[in-house]
Amino acid sequence: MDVTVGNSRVSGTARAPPSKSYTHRALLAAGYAGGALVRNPLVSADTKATARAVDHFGGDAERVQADWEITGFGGAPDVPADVIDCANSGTTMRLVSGAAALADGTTVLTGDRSLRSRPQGPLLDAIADLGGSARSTRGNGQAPLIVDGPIEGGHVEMPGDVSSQFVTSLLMAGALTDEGVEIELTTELKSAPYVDITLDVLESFGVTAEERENGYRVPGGQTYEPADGEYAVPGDFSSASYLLAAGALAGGEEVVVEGAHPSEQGDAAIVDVLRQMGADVEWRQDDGEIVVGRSDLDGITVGVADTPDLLPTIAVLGAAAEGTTTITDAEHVRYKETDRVSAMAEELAKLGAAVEERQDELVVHGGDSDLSGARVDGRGDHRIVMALSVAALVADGETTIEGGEHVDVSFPDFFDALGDLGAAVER
Ligand SMILES: O=C(O)C1=C[C@@H](OP(=O)(O)O)[C@@H](O)[C@H](O)C1
Ligand SMILES: C=C(OP(=O)(O)O)C(=O)O
Repeated sequence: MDVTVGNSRVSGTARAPPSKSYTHRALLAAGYAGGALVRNPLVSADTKATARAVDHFGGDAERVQADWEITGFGGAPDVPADVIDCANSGTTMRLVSGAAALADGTTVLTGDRSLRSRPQGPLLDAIADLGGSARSTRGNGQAPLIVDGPIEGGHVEMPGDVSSQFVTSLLMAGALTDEGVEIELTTELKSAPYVDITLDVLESFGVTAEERENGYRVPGGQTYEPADGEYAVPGDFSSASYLLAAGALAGGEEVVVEGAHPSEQGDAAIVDVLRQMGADVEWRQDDGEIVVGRSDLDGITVGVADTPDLLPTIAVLGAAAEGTTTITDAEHVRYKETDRVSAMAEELAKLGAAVEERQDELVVHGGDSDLSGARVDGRGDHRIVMALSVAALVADGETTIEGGEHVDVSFPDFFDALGDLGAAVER
C-alpha cells in the first residue's frame, strides 16, 4: 500500500501503543506458566505470531476485549502438530526456538523472506551445546529451522553482538531445564536493555535469573507464576519515538505522547537524544506523558549499541537538523527486518539528504538543503516506513511511502495517530 504524507504541522495528544518487547515476553511467560491474563498487550502481526506459537505448544491464546487470556502449557511444551510460522518477527523466532528446545520431539520454524535471511546460528549452536539439536535446513544459519529437544541445560558460550534475543530465549527456557543455563558472552552484548526487559518480566512471573560478569545465569527447575494471575504491558518507546520526532520537527503547538511510563526499555533514550539535539521536551514520568514542541535541532553524535531500533528515527532527526549527526555502534542494525543502515542512507538520499554509510555508522549531513518530497521505499520494514513518514512531514510537497501496510508489525494504528495529530495522510 502506498501512503502519501504531505508537508504538515502536527499538534495534540497521541498514545504510544503497548510495548512489543514486553508483549512477546508476557505471552510466552504466560504459556510457560499455567496461564495468565496479559493486560493491555500490543496486538500486532508480530505478537500474533508469538500467540500462535503458544497455541502450537498446547496452550491457548484468546482475545478478551483489550486483553489476551492465555491458557499455559506449563513447563513442558507439546511437540507442535505443524510448522510454526513466525512471519516477520525475529523476537518470535528466537524466543520460540528456546521453547521448542524444551519439547520432547521436533519443531520446525519458518518465517517470511526477511526473517529467513536473519542470523540464527549462535542460538542453534547454543541449543546443541545444551543437549538438544538445532539446524538450519539450508545449513546457512538461517530459517527454516529444525529444533529437537529436550535440552537439559548447562553452560554455553555465545557471541553477544549479533542479537540479544538469543540470551532472552535461553534465559526464558533455561528456567524450565533440569540444570539451568549459564551463558558466557564471548563478545560485547549489543541491545543489552532488551535483556533487562526479559529479567523484568521473569521477575514478574516469579522466575529468578541474574546478570554475571561475562553473561547471565538462570537456575533450572523453576516455575512461572504471575502475581495475581495477570501481567500489564507498559507503553512502547520505540513506537513513541516517531510521534516525538514528529512533534520536534513539525509541531505546530505541542505534541503530548501518552503511555510513556518508565520501564526497562532502552529506547526511552529518545528523550535524551531529542534534548541533546536541542528539542524542547519534557517527560512527566508520574503521568506517563512526554510533551514536545518544535525547535531548531542541531546534529549530535550518538551511539545505538543499546538502542538499535532508534536508528531510523535518529537518522530522520539528523536529516532535518542543522549540522552533522553521526550514529555510531550501528553494525547490528544491519541484521533487522532490512539492513536499516543502508535502507536509511538510500531512502533519505531520495529526499535530498546527504548521508554517508559506513560499516557501523551512519553519518547524516542535515541543514544545508531542505528535504524534498519523493517516492520512497519502506523496504517492507515497519520502522523504515514510520521514520520516512516523519521525514515527509518536513519535506517540501508530498512524499509517497511504499509498503505502508507494514506498520501492522508494531504500530498498526500509526497512520491514524499521525492523521489525528493533523498530518496530511492519504492511503
Ligand atoms: O528482544 C527484543 O524484544 C528486541 C531486541 C532487539 O533486537 P536484537 O537483540 O536482535 O538487537 C530489538 O532490535 C528488537 O526490535 C526487539
Ligand atoms: C527488529 C525488530 O523486531 P524483531 O527482531 O522482533 O523482528 C524491530 O521491531 O525493529
